[in-house]
Amino acid sequence: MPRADVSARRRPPSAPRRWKRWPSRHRRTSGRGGTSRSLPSVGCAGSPARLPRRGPGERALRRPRSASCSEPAPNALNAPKPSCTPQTRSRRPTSPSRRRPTKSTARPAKPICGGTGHPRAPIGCQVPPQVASKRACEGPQRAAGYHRWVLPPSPLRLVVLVSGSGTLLQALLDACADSTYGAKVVAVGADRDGIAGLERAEKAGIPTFVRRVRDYDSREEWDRALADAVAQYRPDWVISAGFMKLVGAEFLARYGGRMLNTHPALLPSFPGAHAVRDSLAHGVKVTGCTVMVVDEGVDTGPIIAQRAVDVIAGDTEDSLHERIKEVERDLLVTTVADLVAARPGGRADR
Ligand SMILES: Nc1nc2c(c(=O)[nH]1)N[C@@H](CN(C=O)c1ccc(C(=O)N[C@@H](CCC(=O)O)C(=O)O)cc1)CN2
Ligand SMILES: NCC(=O)N[C@@H]1O[C@H](COP(=O)([O-])[O-])[C@@H](O)[C@H]1O
Repeated sequence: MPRADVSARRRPPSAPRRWKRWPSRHRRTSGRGGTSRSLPSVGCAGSPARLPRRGPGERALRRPRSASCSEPAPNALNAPKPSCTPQTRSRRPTSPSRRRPTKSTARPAKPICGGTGHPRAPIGCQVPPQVASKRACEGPQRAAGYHRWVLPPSPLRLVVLVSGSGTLLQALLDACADSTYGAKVVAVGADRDGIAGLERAEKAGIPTFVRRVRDYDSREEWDRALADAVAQYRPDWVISAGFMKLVGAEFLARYGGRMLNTHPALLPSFPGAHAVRDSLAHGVKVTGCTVMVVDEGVDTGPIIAQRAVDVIAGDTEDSLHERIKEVERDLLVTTVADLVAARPGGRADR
């Protein structure tokens, strides 16, 4: 029988083919305009690993995109193992996983500590030394003879709710196409059929669902059905991006505190479904957009970020709304990047 490629056979299906660097170009930098407040530290719905801090000079590497937040945190036993990098060591040690399993080696062999550049980086294992935590060989892991590897968390899972043209959704989809962004849209939901927002999702290969109020006996039943549909996709955050329905108690019992809404006015001024029209009617000279956390009121939740937009003489509702949306798209993408950074194990936590 011809010998199959051993390295390919050994790599689990979810293992990355190559490791990627961590920094994202979407992180908020000072002077980009707008104001924001610190985000609630809400992480994965599953069991996000709180990863060890990196030591100076160590690089963090990305976990495979396919891994979901509800999967167990990688550890020495289940972490994907890229092969050794020979230039980092003078003598290539016998890798435990290269040995033929016998009764005595069927359990993972204990890696040996020290000697690969970093004083406490493991050798005798298959993870490149720069991946190893400074604390890799300390504490209970050391006592147990196992190491913890520094791997970044899975992308933040987003379910986006839309009711219209979906240009805010598109901005998120475009941002998520960059693997360094740290979030991915796992589903798009709507309260109506036949909208461009759903088409955008389908074009991007994202699953969609529609829950129309009129198909349910009561608003409460619709609310529960919407929450159930969202739950199928196990989101870390729900993003209301032009979603024109108020969600109720059942929905908020499940997603309160982790549902963002973006609104085309500077809240608390002009809440509701017709913010741009109301702002113009009031004669404001400056308006803008707000990203906030949804609560049981109408646009009353905690404000996360805002940006201002000038009203120009002769503006119509459409012209002003279009200029607001240009700013709003960037504000939403930046705010989601902040969510990524704020979660346990996210960039700001490292
Ligand atoms: N419980 C909440 N749900 C939602 C909020 C919120 O703050 N609390 N924000 C909205 C989005 N939104 C403005 O940002 C908004 C959307 C819709 C309405 C509204 O009055 N909707 C009516 C229907 C109006 C229509 O279809 O034209 C309704 O729900 O019956 C107000 C504010 C996301 N959900
Ligand atoms: N009160 C909710 C509300 O007015 N939402 C607004 O609908 C627009 C959606 O644009 P899009 O469909 O092009 O993404 C956005 O301006 C959003 O703030």
